[in-house]
Amino acid sequence: MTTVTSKPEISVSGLYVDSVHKQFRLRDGTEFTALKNISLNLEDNQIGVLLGPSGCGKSTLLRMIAGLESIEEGTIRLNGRVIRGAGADRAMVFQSYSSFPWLSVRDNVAFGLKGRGEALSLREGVVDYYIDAVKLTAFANAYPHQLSGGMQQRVAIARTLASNPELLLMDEPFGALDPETRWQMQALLLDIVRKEKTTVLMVSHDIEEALYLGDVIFFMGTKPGRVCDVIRPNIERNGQDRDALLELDRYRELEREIRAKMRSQALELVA
Ligand SMILES: Nc1ncnc2c1ncn2[C@@H]1O[C@H](COP(=O)(O)OP(=O)(O)OP(=O)(O)O)[C@@H](O)[C@H]1O
Repeated sequence: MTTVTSKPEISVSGLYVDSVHKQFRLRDGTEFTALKNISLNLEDNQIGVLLGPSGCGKSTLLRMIAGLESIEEGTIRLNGRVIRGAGADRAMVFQSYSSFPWLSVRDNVAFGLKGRGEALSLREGVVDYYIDAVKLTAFANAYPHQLSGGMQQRVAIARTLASNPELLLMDEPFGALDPETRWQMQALLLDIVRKEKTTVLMVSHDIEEALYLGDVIFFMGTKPGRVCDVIRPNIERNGQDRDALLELDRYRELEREIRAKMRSQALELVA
């Protein structure tokens, strides 16, 4: 593990968060510091995980990167450009399945492309490709209410990937799924992201998910929200059976370390 003592080097490609602070004004007029001096760098084609206890500011940071929350202090750059509000270069997948209920799977996935005015033939090819990637070809004409939670989340992932974002942001995308479906979805995401060479930043408070998916884990602490550690698991996942992966010494050692950090953060919260 690397204790964060200095800012990461600026790289032109990828995501670069530099000295970001976030304060909220509460109802009684007092200011609450949700994020303090956040600096991090996520390289292209990597999966980054924001991991930390409840309330440490994971979703707030993700929303700032998405442009859904204002940035008053600090700078966020994506591939060299300063982020100022929402943009087509970023797409977000939420925990709740955010498909359009009145559109079929096919039309949901096509939605992002229509907005960009792609030619029809090209659009159809892209839509079919992503429906296939999330293994929903047999359900292309079904409507969201006819699908399970996991399938609906696959629609949301296909729709965001089809819009070809430079950065895919995911806020606990599998949090509402049962463990078995969650594992399947994680494996599917890993597979798609490797093939598509997508850059992903996701929020999780699940250590196993972070270690399974993350090329880099930004471990966050509370009071105020900050990045405490940058962890690069360096676990060889290619072709690894999941259960075998969980038995690796490296995996178990990291899991133990992170669990201890989680516990000490939880103690600070109640102190
Ligand atoms: N609009 C807001 N106004 C005031 N406080 C807010 C606002 N949004 C978030 N907060 C506070 O900022 C802190 C960080 O919230 P955030 O949702 O980002 O945490 P989190 O790490 O994602 O938590 P969880 O894992 O429980 O979802 C919390 O204390 C929360 O109450």
